[in-house]
Amino acid sequence: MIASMKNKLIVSCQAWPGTPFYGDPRMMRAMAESAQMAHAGGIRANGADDIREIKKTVSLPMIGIYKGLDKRGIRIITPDLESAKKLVDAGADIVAIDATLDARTDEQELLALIQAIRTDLGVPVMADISNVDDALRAVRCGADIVATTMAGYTSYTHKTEGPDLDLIGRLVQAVEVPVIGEGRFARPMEVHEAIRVRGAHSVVVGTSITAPWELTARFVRAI
Ligand SMILES: CC(=O)N[C@H](C=O)[C@@H](O)[C@H](O)[C@H](O)COP(=O)(O)O
Repeated sequence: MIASMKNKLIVSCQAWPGTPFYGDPRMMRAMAESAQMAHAGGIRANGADDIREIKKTVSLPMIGIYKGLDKRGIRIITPDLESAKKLVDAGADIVAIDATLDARTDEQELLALIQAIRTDLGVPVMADISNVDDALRAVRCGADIVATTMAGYTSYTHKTEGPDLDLIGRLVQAVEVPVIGEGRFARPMEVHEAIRVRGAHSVVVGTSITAPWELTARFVRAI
């Protein structure tokens, strides 16, 4: 499953509250079908309803996330085993979790969650990290993939204007597991650089493919 995504584009199909696509899983199914038509190599989707709907017509590997609250009431990607199980039951082939120090300060808790997803649910874990230290900790805990999803979104990282390509290069040197680039990819050349120059296994693009209101706003801002 992970090997099949090598050198491929993964499209993040997520509907956000307050946008026209929210509330009807068929919307994200259409996005995922569009990605499949264009020969993307995988889908990342949020929540059991969207995953179940997308799986009806899209055969690409599915990375599932659940944007929910943890027990402190903080918004976090896939807070616990229960939310991970819902994703796998709906058809997720891989579960992504927030593996940053901000979200999971206790390494033992991170270890327990990763191990439970891998052994109890039987799927690989993609660790969404923000820097090399997060990645090393996630790999120690058994993560199968690390992704730069959270770079620039933790209290201890700086948000680069585009994707954090330097971080991708450093991760490739630092860990043995596949490194996926994710976050703020806006141009095809950035995806090319991440994979062909920096050594990323694959790249996830969300906003710049599946958020037409943001794409429209970029043109409007240019006038
Ligand atoms: C930080 C966080 O919560 N990222 C989320 C993770 O699933 C999504 O909001 C992003 O859209 C996704 O990572 C893809 O990135 P971009 O939309 O920049 O291409």
